[in-house]
Amino acid sequence: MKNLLGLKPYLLRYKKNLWSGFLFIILTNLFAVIAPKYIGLAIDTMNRHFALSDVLRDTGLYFLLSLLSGFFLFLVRQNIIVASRHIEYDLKNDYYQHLQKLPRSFYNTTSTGDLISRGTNDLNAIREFLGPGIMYSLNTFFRLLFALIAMIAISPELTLFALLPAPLLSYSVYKIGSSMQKRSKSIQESYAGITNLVQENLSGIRVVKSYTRESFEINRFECLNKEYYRKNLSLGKLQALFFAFLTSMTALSLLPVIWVGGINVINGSMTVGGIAQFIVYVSMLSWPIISIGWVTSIVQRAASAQIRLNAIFNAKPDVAETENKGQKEESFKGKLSFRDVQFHYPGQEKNPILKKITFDIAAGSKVAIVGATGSGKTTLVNLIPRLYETVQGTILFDGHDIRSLPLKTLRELIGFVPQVNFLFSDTIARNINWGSRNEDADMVIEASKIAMLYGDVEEFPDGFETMLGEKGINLSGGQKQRACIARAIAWKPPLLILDDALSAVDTGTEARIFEALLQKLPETTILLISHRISTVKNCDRIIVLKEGSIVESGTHEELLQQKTLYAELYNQQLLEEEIFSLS
Ligand SMILES: Nc1ncnc2c1ncn2[C@@H]1O[C@H](COP(=O)(O)OP(=O)(O)OP(=O)(O)O)[C@@H](O)[C@H]1O
Repeated sequence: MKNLLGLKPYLLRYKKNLWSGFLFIILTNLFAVIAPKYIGLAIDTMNRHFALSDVLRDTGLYFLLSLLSGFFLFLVRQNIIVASRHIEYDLKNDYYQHLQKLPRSFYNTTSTGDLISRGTNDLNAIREFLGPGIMYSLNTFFRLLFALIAMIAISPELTLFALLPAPLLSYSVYKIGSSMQKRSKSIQESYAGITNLVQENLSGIRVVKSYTRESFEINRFECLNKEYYRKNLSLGKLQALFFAFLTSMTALSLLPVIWVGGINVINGSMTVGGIAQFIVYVSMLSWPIISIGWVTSIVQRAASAQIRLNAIFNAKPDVAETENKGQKEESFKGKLSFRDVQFHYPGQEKNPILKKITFDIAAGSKVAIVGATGSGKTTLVNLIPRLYETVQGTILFDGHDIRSLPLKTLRELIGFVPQVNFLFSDTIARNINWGSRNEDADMVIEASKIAMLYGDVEEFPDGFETMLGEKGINLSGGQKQRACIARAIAWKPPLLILDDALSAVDTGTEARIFEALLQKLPETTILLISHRISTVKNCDRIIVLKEGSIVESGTHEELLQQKTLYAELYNQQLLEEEIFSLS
């Protein structure tokens, strides 16, 4: 239960609704419990002498009180259920906002399906607790309280008989409730597994199809689905037994009431109306008693959902937002310096990826990073926008330690085109505009011209308004990459990082796009990772990485003269090109 304390701030936010709901619950139950008194009176009137006016008065009052009880019940729902919907809305927003702030390392270890399941299934369990859970708990409490007061007023002895099965009921509710909690927790975990599998399968559906692994995937789904189905059946069976048991127990509690009450009526210590009223109360108690079990399972389900949500809410962004030091964005030029930077991935101290990296890149210069696959190029550029934190050493942007800059400011200074690109299901224009802060059509055109995408888009019937399918499925690999470059340029950032961003276009196009970038963005510092010497040779400087260390650095000509690793790469690519042209 203590896990649910995390919901306190949300409950306080809607305390007006909740307090009103609380008041209306008292009123609805008060009227509901007073109403049966007039059934008893009507029966007793009929027993003594039949006066239609008296019967009409009593039944009229019964009807009026029931109507009032119904009206206040409506207000209860309007306040408590509505508050629960507000809280659900706030929680969903907070959950999504929190997910946006979590670091990349968090997503390395958490699956998307699991996050979706927590944001839907678990949040729904919380809402059920906040709405029906709170409402039925309070309702049960006041219904029991008022009905018991009324019953004791009629006959304390009969009340005692009516409550005989109560200890057994409470104990069974507790035992079966705990078992239900275990089963629902396990169901929630299974559901998360299914969501994850479906999410992953649909994202990779093209790979599944090209490898004709549909039946393998169907089997995997069926296995998980069967497990989920079995767990649900087992919970359903328990619930069915639980409700059947409770219903028969409450029906059973009527037997001593009729037996002892009947004797009381025969010996004249009770009226027929009195026992009729009493029986109405006993039946009135059956739903609250049954709902104890239901509410117990709602609370338990919510408690385990809250544990799962807390695990996400407690995950902290590992890059602390630092205070804005008053540095204006326009004053940044794009000078970049690495000072003795060392890095290893979290928990992999024995596997250093970057070792004592030191270099300076002047503002506006174009620098390439080359090296064999796995040499640490991507890792190096990921440190600049602080997607990962350096383990040792400092990275400076225009002389400022990047850790002293607000994260938002730092990231807005960088146009980043990662190796694996991603486009949203939206128009091409909005995809290019996405990172920008305005809806400037000229800027979209300018950026797409520099990225050499403009000609392609002009050919599309809807031009920049062409809707992209999921992840830009209706664009070619090269078009997708160029759209991502256009998006990064549209920011007009002082630093542009291209991480193998043109691998899907041919060598000639890559060189032409890079030429355009050099010409059109003379003031932008460009850090380029590419395996193609034909592209990097035009850079002001080339840094060669080997196993996480800088082994060479200089212009294309300088490096060729050194006749070491870069020259080897160059000669190898020349040879490959010659073989290709001969074939
Ligand atoms: N998230 C990660 N967790 C642990 N190790 C990682 C992670 N990402 C990369 N690595 C490891 O770090 C090393 C450097 O990877 P990196 O992606 O930086 O190389 P790269 O030079 O960019 O390679 P490529 O040219 O193939 O893109 C590799 O050995 C890789 O296995």
